[in-house]
Amino acid sequence: MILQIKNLNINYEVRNGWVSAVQNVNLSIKENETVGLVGESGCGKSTLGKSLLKILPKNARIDGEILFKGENIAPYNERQMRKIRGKNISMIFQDPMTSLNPIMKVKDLFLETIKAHYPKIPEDEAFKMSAKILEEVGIDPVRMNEYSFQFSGGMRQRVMIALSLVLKPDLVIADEPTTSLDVIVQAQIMEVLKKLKDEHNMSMILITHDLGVVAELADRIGVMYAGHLVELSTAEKIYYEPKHPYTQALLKSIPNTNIDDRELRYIPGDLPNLVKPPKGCRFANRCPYATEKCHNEVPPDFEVDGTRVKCWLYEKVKA
Ligand SMILES: Nc1ncnc2c1ncn2[C@@H]1O[C@H](COP(=O)(O)OP(=O)(O)OP(=O)(O)O)[C@@H](O)[C@H]1O
Repeated sequence: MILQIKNLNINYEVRNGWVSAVQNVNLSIKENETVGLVGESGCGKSTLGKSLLKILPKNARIDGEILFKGENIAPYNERQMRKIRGKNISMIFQDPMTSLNPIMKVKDLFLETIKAHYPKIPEDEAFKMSAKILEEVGIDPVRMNEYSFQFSGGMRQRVMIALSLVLKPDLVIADEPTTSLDVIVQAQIMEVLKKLKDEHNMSMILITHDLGVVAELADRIGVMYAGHLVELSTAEKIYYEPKHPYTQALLKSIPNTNIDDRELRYIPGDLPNLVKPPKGCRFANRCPYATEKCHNEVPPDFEVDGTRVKCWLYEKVKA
């Protein structure tokens, strides 16, 4: 196992209390495995992703264990985390425009990243490493002399990917890597990620609100709702045998261009207030099958048919 997340709870302190952004999440990721984390905006996907690198804002409190290659990094301080970030675990952000320093040439961005971990590396060797990975993401290394603002959105995201992978991390967290791009460029970037993931033998957590985006890439998919990981299974099972009523609703909400099913495209109701989260299942107020028990008790994780599902409907179903 490259990563084991155990009983992870993340709360943000706000003026009127604490936002329960992630509650009791358990998730393991194997070597060379890609796990997609999906769910609508505000469900806690980014909070979970950022907690693995400890880049959460100051008002966040993390409880639980984050075992990276068996070692609990949850209590690590900033100095210890700096040794891991980029080299062992790295992150591809949503918007490369804000995450790539525009006043630095691309080659200096690489140099800075590489030198942070290998301060004595000769510059020509660092440039060789950078050129190789840039080629792999489809960018002519000559462009290292340019500034990131001189690149198109898709090309900038390729630079970002190359920068995240130059030190060959074991685990990459890609947080909505294609959201700001148009559909064609999105597909190209997903292709690049797919190719690199296989060639570099890395594990990946792919965070997205779009179930369609993870289809090609993810071995397993975790569905999040209001801070809970409500379903976890292989990509096939999530698509063809979704168990949790929220996953079912999410699948129906994927726009289908063949049929006019507009009424299926959204899930009625809102995410609950996470400062005062519901007592029971967090999806109960939007769930067509909710019973009194659902409103009153948080369901445990049930194992059904190789799928993990957090829903009382499966209480009596044999695994
Ligand atoms: N700095 C913060 N302070 C207080 N609450 C926060 C903070 N950041 C996020 N939250 C809250 O935590 C919850 C989870 O947010 P998070 O950004 O992780 O969700 P998400 O699924 O990644 O959504 P998005 O795709 O919109 O980023 C939300 O209720 C959000 O309002």
